[in-house]
Amino acid sequence: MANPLTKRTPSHHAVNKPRKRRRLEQPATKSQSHNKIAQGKLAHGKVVPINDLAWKPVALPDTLDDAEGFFGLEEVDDVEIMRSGRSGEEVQYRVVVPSELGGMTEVDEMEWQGFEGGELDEAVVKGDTLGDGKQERKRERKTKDSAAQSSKPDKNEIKSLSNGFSALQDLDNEEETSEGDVSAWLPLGLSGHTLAALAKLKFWHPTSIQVAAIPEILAGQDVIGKASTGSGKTLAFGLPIIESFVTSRAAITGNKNGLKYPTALILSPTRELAHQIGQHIIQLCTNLTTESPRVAILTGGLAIQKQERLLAKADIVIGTPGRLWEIMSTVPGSLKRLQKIKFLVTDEADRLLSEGHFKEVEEILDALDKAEINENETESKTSQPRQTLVFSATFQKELHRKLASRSKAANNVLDDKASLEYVLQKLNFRNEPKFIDVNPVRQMATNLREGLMECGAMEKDLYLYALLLQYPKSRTLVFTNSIASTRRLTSLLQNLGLKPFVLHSEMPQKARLRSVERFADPATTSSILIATDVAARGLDIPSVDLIIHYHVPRAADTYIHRSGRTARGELSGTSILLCSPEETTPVQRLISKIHASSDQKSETPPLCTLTLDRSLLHRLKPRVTLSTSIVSATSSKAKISSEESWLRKAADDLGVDYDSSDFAELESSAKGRGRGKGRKKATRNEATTTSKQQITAWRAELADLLAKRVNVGVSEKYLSAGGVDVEALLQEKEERSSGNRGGAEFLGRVDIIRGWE
Ligand SMILES: Nc1ncnc2c1ncn2[C@@H]1O[C@H](COP(=O)(O)OP(=O)(O)OP(=O)(O)O)[C@@H](O)[C@H]1O
Repeated sequence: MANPLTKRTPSHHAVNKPRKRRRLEQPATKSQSHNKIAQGKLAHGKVVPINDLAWKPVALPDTLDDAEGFFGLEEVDDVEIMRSGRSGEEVQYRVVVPSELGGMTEVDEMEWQGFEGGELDEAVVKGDTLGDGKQERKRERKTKDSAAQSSKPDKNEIKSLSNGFSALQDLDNEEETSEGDVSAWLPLGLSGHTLAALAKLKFWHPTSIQVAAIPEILAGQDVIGKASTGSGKTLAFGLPIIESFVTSRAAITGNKNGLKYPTALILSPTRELAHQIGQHIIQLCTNLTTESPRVAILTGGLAIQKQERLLAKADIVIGTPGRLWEIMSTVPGSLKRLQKIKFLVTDEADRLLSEGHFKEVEEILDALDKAEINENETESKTSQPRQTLVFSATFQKELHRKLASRSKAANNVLDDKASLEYVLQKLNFRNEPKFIDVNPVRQMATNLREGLMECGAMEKDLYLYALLLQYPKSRTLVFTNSIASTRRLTSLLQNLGLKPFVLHSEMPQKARLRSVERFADPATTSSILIATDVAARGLDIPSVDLIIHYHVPRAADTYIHRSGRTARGELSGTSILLCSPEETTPVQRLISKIHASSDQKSETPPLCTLTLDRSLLHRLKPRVTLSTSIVSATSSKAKISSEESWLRKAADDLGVDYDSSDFAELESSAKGRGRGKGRKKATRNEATTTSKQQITAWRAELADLLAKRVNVGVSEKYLSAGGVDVEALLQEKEERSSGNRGGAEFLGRVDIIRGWE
């Protein structure tokens, strides 16, 4: 007896009540899968790669109308899908051999309560990013014919479509079917394919920006869309692009030579965001019930040759301006292909269009606008004009205006009218763009809690450490204004026993992507990322709990975007600014301007003034002081050693002997006339005089301090009041009695922060 691919709902369902099962009609090829089983390739209980499963075509019904569009799909029986990781990202496929072949019986299966920590889930189609072949294979499994499915379904059709899709995946659970209603999307005019993909992602309702923008884009309108961070802007432009691909595949197929042109070009200001947009679109396309578009992501830092190959076949191109222009301007034929796009999207548009970043974007736009039509491409003359879509949470002009300056108000976030004028100047729209602002009064995410903590300029390290200890089980993103600071803070916190990841633009691209991936790892709830503003825009990392602005942001839009990395969608989050006394007033002024138009005037102030428990800071200070000394001694040493190796090489080139003292003198007399001579000399002296033994001694002293508990209140004994996490204390005692040293970390939530309303 075959066990159809099953969906197990969260474990409490499966454990408490036996699940009803629905069997798919047995297709003719059942014997093939049994052969594989008999040969031991699919032995019961074996975990196998998805491509090795016994895939077989779904039998077609007698009349094609009954198929509800699901032609050419493949299905698989006798497999359990195990999901692990916090959000179930890791998927494994375990073979369940039918009973007649000696495998698990239906009764066995109903009693089996699953893998610990894992979940069974549905999976009929599979896919991956373009380029590794898997997406190609998936495309083959899907129908080549979309014509019959492109008409817009009504509500009843959608229900049956949903049901048809569910049936293929054995989504036979009543709770699931009632929840799996995507009818809220119907007024937007999307096709059944797209709706089925949304259902697979469990996106039951469109967000406000999606409601407002999608119908306009589908109607051929140019759109400028403004909506707060985390509100689903990517799909607001992504869905119409996918929809256009799905419903008019034939129309966009290229010239008579069979050449295909991309449907859309999406410009992103940062590499990470480009990859994220790509993944987001691929995720949706993977669940389409028809041929899905091929996505090419073109960013710097990765091999250009591979990206050129991807571009040659791509249906949707996502890129950062630098790499895109490099390819467009050098690779023959690429510009011509991109000139045929139907959609041009600028995401984080105010950033892309701002002075200083605009040059390459301008070159790209100019090149796209040049109509190079030759006689072989007559269809270009009749094709629809390109639609321009512009999205951001903010529109502002003077990006680098200093926040801390005493000049009036760096509230450079534009109002609607100014936004429109600004973008109109920069972009060549084909028709009058529709300006959609779904949050005209509120710039910040609804569930965001904002705080400001004043501390001495030299105390920021200490405050940062204390805050990180206060939030031990959080995903925390720390923003600085310089690469040097991200590096220094990373070392400082590593010395203190924390494990921060780092992200800045001077890192190799693969390391950048790895940092984001590890920080976002769903297997852990606690992680720290120290980043420059390269992470401020667009990054959609699930469940970031806390944003710490170690340096105050340089502009209002940066504050909005940094803070927008938390409290995304329905989630809540916290943002804390660390301000020196001179920074406090301008920052407060700035934040109140950002909130000035907010409709929440009568409620609590938008920005709470926070303080930290002084006695705790006092106890933590020796740790931070030691760590700071180690960082400055080791980084000065490293700097001197790299300078010396440069000088040694220069001496070699000149054919003279290298003598470090001669060069030090020469260097100091050359540099010595300027300001800072004394400081530089002192640093060099300090670095050279800080012996290795001294650094080792500091490290030992710090390790000693870290091994001791930090008490949090008035008593040297552990407190039973004041918000101490008693459970954590007890656990700590257990660890100690079992020989585990423990105690290196600050324990639990202790409410050392005062001031939240
Ligand atoms: N209709 C929907 N239902 C549920 N989740 C959605 C929906 N649309 C988008 N999302 C999810 O919401 C999250 C935020 O979306 P997205 O990254 O597009 O936000 P954004 O508005 O572009 O934010 P930012 O301005 O910070 O770039 C993503 O994880 C996305 O998958």
